[in-house]
Amino acid sequence: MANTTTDDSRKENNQDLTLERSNASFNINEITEIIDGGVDKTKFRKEMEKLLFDDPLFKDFYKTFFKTRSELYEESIARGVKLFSLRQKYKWTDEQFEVIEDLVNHLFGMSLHFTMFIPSLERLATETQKAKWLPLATNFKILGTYAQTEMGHGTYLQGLETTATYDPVTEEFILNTPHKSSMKWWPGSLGKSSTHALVQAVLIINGKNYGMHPFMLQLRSLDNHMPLPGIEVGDIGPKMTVNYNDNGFLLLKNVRIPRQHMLMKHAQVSSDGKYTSSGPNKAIYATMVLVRVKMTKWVHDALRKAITTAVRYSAVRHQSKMDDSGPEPQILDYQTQQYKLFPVLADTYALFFMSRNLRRQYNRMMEDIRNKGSYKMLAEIHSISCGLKGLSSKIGIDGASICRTACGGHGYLMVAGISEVLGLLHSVVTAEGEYTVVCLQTARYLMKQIAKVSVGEVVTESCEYLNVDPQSFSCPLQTPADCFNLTFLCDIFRNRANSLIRSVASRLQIAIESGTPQHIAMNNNLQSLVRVAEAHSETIMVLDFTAAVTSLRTSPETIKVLTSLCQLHALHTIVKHAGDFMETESVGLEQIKWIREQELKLLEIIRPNAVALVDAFDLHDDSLGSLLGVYDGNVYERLYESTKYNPMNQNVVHPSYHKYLKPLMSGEMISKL
Ligand SMILES: CC/C=C\C/C=C\C/C=C\C/C=C\CCC(=O)SCCNC(=O)CCNC(=O)[C@H](O)C(C)(C)COP(=O)(O)OP(=O)(O)OC[C@H]1O[C@@H](n2cnc3c(N)ncnc32)[C@H](O)[C@@H]1OP(=O)(O)O
Ligand SMILES: Cc1cc2nc3c(=O)[nH]c(=O)nc-3n(C[C@H](O)[C@H](O)[C@H](O)COP(=O)(O)OP(=O)(O)OC[C@H]3O[C@@H](n4cnc5c(N)ncnc54)[C@H](O)[C@@H]3O)c2cc1C
Repeated sequence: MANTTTDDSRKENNQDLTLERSNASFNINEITEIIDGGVDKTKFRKEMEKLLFDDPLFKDFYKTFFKTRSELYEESIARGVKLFSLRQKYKWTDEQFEVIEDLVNHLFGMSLHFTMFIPSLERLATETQKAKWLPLATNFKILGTYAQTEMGHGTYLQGLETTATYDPVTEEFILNTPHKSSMKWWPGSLGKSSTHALVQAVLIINGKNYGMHPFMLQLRSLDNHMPLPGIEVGDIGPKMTVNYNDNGFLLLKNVRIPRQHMLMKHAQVSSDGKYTSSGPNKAIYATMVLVRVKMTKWVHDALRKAITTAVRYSAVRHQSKMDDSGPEPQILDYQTQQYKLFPVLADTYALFFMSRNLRRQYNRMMEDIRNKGSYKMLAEIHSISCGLKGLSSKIGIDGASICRTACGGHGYLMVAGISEVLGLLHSVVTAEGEYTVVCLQTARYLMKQIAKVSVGEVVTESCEYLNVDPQSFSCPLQTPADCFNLTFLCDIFRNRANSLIRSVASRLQIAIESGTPQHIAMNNNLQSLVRVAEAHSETIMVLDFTAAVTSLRTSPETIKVLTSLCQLHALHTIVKHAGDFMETESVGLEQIKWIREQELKLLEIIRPNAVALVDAFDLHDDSLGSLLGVYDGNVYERLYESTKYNPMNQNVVHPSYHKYLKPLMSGEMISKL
């Protein structure tokens, strides 16, 4: 059935893709609208695609791969400025701007201004401070970043060394980065762009350390962009990816700022140096929770680009023979190719439904905070978002790596677009809380919840399955067909997480009761704690996907195809962690055999709809950023065309021939030695 993407410049479609599309059993527009969030939102996205991709600044993403770092930075600033101006002109909401961010692959300068700087002001500043700074920030009179991580510490925030020492005589804070390890290192858009930074620093009053607090710091002159006195700032250098971004360093030497520049919503310092606080002490970590929630959606956005590329390419690529007398098959027809790609496709959909639910929960928490001043949900949302940010980034990296290798040699080209996606995903696994560290935050919460169960206290919704005694569980899979029963699969996931959590909790308790110091007992169980966080997060993903497909109000064909993906996501996750599921007696050996067989059946079921299922993401070619994944499937033509933009091909004979190769070949070089 017809794809809704229209691009007049498209040539005739590759015949394989045309056939694949005509074979689809469902209307792809139904899924597109679910993913966009409704018909109006699909319409908005398409209007934005037209607006952006008619502009050469945003077109032909793949050309960025031929640019130097400085060119990339400059272009990203031009893009940022254009987007910010359009945002102002059309009065885009935050939600609409998030759609734009995805369309342009986050490739624009100053992205932290809206991702962290303004949200930090909204969450950490008093009403008076907001009235002063928010209009400046939203009208781009100041451009800001979030400067927390230091050379010496990113994870352990209690170890931060940047100081803000209060001077009651002048009613100022004096900011210093006393050692090399204290310099801020990593903040996005800090190196060359930002005029201001939200600096997290240790508050010191009368020699007493009050821990990390947020301060508003002007970095550069608003007239000539020069750093202000006492401030040294620059770019930290080339990275694995996001090289358009000027991630920066910042050294501070006795930089004085007014007392009112401490963001004082949750903690206050009076003019005579009295410290007071209100709200939970982790409220100053609020922006990190928001970004972790957003990142789960970013991973979906990124992975759908990789899987769209790999599935479409696998439909147009023919290689080898299954049968000597037949034609070379599409590589998508090999069972091994399907086993690589379809679980990734299923994960991509799972990530969508999970991130949608997480965002809804986050929004509910924010409403509670705003309307009732209640932080009741904070600990649970922090725990869930940590685990899901970690898990999604892992799924993203694993999935995009599979997509890259599934595209063979061409997948290794930058213009295939998958390496770029993979690089972005590598930033997500580390930024905003390193993988292990965030998983351990989730595990810490789970240990507290299971302790509550043991004393009969009520646990939060995400942990309700802990109320069941695993001893009472018996595997519900009685026949191979039961492996498709989502209710059974959900129970299996719940039991595996429940058993693992209880078993680590009991090991910790025994160790501590037998005299092992708590920190040693914890360290001896860290790996198991990460494992329970993963099990809990995987359970949430399966439950969210199941809840979504069982409550869809759409055609039976669409429900059927999404249900198959949900089944595959669950079954493949069980196979990946078969050891865990068997160890916890959530399934037996016989069931694992059935599950493997049923996984293969699902590959056959999904195969006719594979291309339609990636088309349903409805990615514009300029957003996809891949010459292998183009909608029309004319891959080889595009690859050849791309060589014309390659600076290496601008001279038929490269100058190095005259400088080096010719002297070698003529013997001139050797005779000079
Ligand atoms: C596909 C990709 C597309 C695009 C990509 C584009 C661009 C590149 C990508 C990314 C760039 C964007 C953004 C990145 C920006 C950053 O990285 S900003 C820096 C982020 N830094 C971190 O995340 C630091 C991680 N560390 C921490 O969060 C904390 O230090 C810690 C949680 C590990 C420990 O905190 P401490 O205060 O030291 O520990 P504690 O005293 O033991 O306290 C723990 C208790 O506090 C609770 N808690 C911790 N955090 C929070 C929170 N955020 N909210 C609520 N509660 C929190 C925790 O639960 C404990 O509570 P208890 O009741 O158990 O005591
Ligand atoms: C692309 C990118 C963009 C970024 N943007 C920003 C930004 O805008 N602003 C900003 O302030 N920061 C930013 N950061 C910094 C980022 O938040 C930190 O790098 C991240 O939080 C990880 O901290 P770290 O570098 O100190 O890692 P480390 O903590 O040094 O991690 C190294 C290893 O130590 C392990 N480890 C550390 N602590 C523990 C523990 N308690 N238990 C078990 N293992 C542990 C980790 O698991 C990891 O294996 C960015 C980073 C990147 C890569």
